[in-house]
Parts: sequence; C-alpha cells; structure tokens
Amino acid sequence: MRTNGADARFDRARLGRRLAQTFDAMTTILPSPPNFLSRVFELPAGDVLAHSVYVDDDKPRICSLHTLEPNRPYVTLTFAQSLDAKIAGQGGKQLALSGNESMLMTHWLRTFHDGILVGIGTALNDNPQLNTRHLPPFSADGPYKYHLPRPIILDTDLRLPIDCKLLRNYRAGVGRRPWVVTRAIVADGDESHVSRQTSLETTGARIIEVNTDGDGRISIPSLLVRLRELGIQSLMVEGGARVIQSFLGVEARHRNCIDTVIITVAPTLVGNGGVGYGTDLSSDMLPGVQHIETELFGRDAVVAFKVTQ
Ligand SMILES: NC(=O)C1=CN([C@@H]2O[C@H](COP(=O)(O)OP(=O)(O)OC[C@H]3O[C@@H](n4cnc5c(N)ncnc54)[C@H](O)[C@@H]3O)[C@@H](O)[C@H]2O)C=CC1
Ligand SMILES: Nc1nc(O)c(N)c(N[C@@H]2O[C@H](COP(=O)(O)O)[C@@H](O)[C@H]2O)n1
Repeated sequence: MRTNGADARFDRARLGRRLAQTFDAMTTILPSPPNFLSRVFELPAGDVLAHSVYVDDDKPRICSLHTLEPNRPYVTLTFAQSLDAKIAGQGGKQLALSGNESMLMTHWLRTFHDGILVGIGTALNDNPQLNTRHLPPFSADGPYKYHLPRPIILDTDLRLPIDCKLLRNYRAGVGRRPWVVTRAIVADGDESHVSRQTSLETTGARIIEVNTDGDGRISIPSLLVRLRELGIQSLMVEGGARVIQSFLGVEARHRNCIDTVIITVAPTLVGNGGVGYGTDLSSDMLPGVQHIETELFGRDAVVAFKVTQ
C-alpha cells in the first residue's frame, strides 16, 4: 500500500529512532569486571559480566559461581593485609589497606557471590555495608543493575546492634536483608537471647540457628550445609581475624570448606599492635597453598591461591 508524503516522513523518523536505539544498545560499553577474576574463577571471558548483574526484573541471578560439592556453597576467602600480615590497626582500628584499584576489584568480587560473610567482631568494629557502591554506575534507564550479595553475620550471642548500617540499609530499601547466624538454643532457652532475637527480627534481620563446635563457635561445616540449603550457591568470606582463622583451621580445611583465597597485600607495615589472623594457627596446622595468579592493582599485589591439606 502506498503512503502519502506525511506518513512516509513519519515512518522514516520512527525507523531512524529505532536504528539509533539499536545502534546505542550494540555499542554501549558496559562496565566489566577485571580479567583477573575471570582467570581466577576460570570463567569464559564473555560470561564474566553475567556473574555481576541482575537484569531488570530482579529474577534470581543469571549465573553464580558453584562447586561440585553437594553440601556447601562455593567459598572464596578474601581480605586485605599489610606486608606484616595485619588486617587492622591497634585495638582493631579499621584500616584502609586496599588502594582504590584493589578495592574496586573487591567490589566486583562481591557481585560474583550470593552471600558475603563477616564475624560479629567485624560487624561491631567496622559497621560495614558490604555492598558494591564503588562500582561504576550502569546507566539509570538501562536494563542492568549490579548483583548485591546477601550480608551474613556470624553472631553466636546476637550482639548485632539494631541500628547498624546493614539493617538500616535494608530498612531503607538499599540493601538486602541481613541473615544473622546464631547458636541453636536448647528448648528452655535463655530469655535474653530470645529477646535479642525478637528485636533483631522486628528490625529486619533473619535469624538462622546453626550448631556450635566444641569451642562454642558456629561450626563452619554445619554453617555451609545450612547456607546451601537456603539457596546460597557462592559465599565470599571477608573476615575478620577469628573468622579467617576458623576457615583456615584444621576442621574446616579437612572438611574441604574453601575453594579459593584472594588476598590483597598493601605495601605498608602496621607493627605488633595490629590485628593478625595467624596467631592461633600453629605451624603444623597451616595449610599448603597452590598459587593461581598474582596481579598488581595500583600499588597492591592481589594474590589468588587454593589451599591444600
Ligand atoms: N583487612 C580486612 O580485609 C578485614 C579486616 N577486618 C578487621 O578484623 C577485625 C575483627 O576481627 P575479629 O575481632 O577477630 O572478629 P571477627 O569478625 O572474626 O568475628 C569473630 C566473632 O564471630 C563470632 N563467631 C561465631 N562463630 C565463629 C567461628 N566459627 N569462627 C570465628 N568467629 C566466630 C564470635 O563471636 C567471634 O568472637 C576488625 O578490626 C576489622 O577491621 C575484618 C574483615 C576484613
Ligand atoms: N578489601 C578490603 N580492604 C580494606 O582495606 C579493608 N579495610 C577491608 N575491610 C572489609 O570491608 C568491610 C567494609 O566494607 P564496606 O566498605 O562497609 O562495604 C570491613 O568490615 C571488612 O570486612 N576490605
């Protein structure tokens, strides 16, 4: 059918707009994670961004790191340390050890994982957010947003403050609901524990009970089984010192609880007042390491390895 002149002009304009949009979509350069991470996790280069983004409708993520172990998530242990292996300053003072470039890598790493775990010592000391705010923004009207890992806190006695940033961010709609992992209480449990549980639940936390080990800490192998049951396929463990020790310790290692370790080494010395993570690991308990890759991010060396028994 013939169109008159006005319709033809209209169609040409519309076609032009469609072509321009298609061209934009084809040529938009999306921010992308460092190649270092695709090599460490052995991801095909084209797949890497898929690990970092949620599409528009907040469906479950397109892909997650995963392990063939049936009873636990893929586990990445990662933290930043000084040249003398300190992760914090005197009295636990939080230190900016990572430079901008390695911190950016860490925020990309957060997008790769379903959950991000810290101990209550870190939650109380640092009041962390555990989000991906340092990443370059996706265009506001585009279909993409970053995957946010779920914060998970090991908190045997439910000491997490109800006004911490993790809960505040969740209540403000800018963070995921934190999961607080606590000891399983016996039937006639302790009333103050129950009352702390109620206030944390009322203010947004989900409480998860897990058995403790012989030292009264959350058992790492039992924790991992529970997290996998709850749908966490990949877990990033950030610390602090006691949590790192538990994951590197004999029990966790003999039950094969870690897949990859990524340590940012900053060119700085802290001295003997700082917080180290090796203090309770005697030499006969230390794991073997199998190097994967080391890369410089700005002034920091980022070392990736596997632990062996
Ligand atoms: N440089 C870095 O990358 C990081 C540094 N940090 C630093 O680490 C320090 C905090 O470390 P910590 O005081 O050692 O606290 P932490 O964060 O390791 O938490 C330890 C607490 O978690 C609870 N817990 C329950 N089950 C546990 C288990 N199986 N293993 C270990 N803990 C368990 C216990 O109450 C224990 O006291 C802070 O100064 C923080 O700034 C923390 C994370 C990363
Ligand atoms: N990668 C890294 N480099 C450092 O220099 C650090 N101090 C840490 N600390 C960890 O990050 C948490 C803070 O996270 P937010 O910035 O609040 O998102 C802190 O609690 C440690 O787990 N990490």
